[in-house]
Amino acid sequence: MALEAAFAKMNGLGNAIIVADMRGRADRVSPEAARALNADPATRFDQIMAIHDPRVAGTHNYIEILNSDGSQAQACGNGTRCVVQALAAETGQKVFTFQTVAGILNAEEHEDGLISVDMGKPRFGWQDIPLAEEFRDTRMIELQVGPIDAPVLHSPSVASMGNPHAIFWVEGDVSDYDLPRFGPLLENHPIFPERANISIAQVTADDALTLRTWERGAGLTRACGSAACAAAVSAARTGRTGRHVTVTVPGGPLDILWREDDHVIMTGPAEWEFSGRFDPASGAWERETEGAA
Ligand SMILES: N[C@@H](CCC[C@H](N)C(=O)O)C(=O)O
Repeated sequence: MALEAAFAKMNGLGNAIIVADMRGRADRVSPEAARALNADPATRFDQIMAIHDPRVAGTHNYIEILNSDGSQAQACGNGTRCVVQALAAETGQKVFTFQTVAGILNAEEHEDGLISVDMGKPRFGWQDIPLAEEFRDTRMIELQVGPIDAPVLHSPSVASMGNPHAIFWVEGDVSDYDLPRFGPLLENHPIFPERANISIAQVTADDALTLRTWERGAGLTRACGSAACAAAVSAARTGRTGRHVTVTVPGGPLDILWREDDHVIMTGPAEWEFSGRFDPASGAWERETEGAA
């Protein structure tokens, strides 16, 4: 069996990413391959970012995103930074335009190595999230977990960055909440017909919040870039913060700017770990380099 596609194991603030080079190929990374790669501790990941040849004029590549359960995702902020770093190292190019299911994304690697991604415009309509029933005000919807008379989490804001997010606001430390228990219940709640990424957020200043996320299709991760964007715009639209914030996730800080033109700009690092080759159909793989220094 030819392991004919290259990949790089990377991370974005600890969000485990596999960047798969599918350029020049007509096939796709299969959900079975994703689940097989995730089952191997050496290649366990949160998302696969599959780089394909461009499909529309004016873009460098089409990027397909798979979660570790094999489901397709529309957006992945941390993964997009990893793609930029990998392509910049290969080509010397610093500015990129990608097509994703969520739309056209522009991205740039800066001189200091940080990478900015224009994650596009947030969507707040209940049908855009999507929700299974109408909510006129998505800054706070009726959803809770825990005892009816004393809910543990309640009244989340919901937003889409091309993928669905619910953000529960808490006063205390986000690590004090049993997200591994509540996350899957909420991810699969019938109010979310496409499931949802579930975050707990604590506002710590007018320009800062901390965040912890149970990701749709991937579970508890050390960082979720699109969740950081969804939390930042939700904090601003509920009057909790301004439009330029630092969102600190377990893996570190992300800079999120909700521009006056409604675009959300996320800036943060990416890290290469090791490279290899794999079979996009089965997920069989072999390492080609040792790990990052
Ligand atoms: N970790 C990603 C989000 C990946 C997709 C998400 N799990 C979903 O299914 O929507 C990020 O950094 O945005």
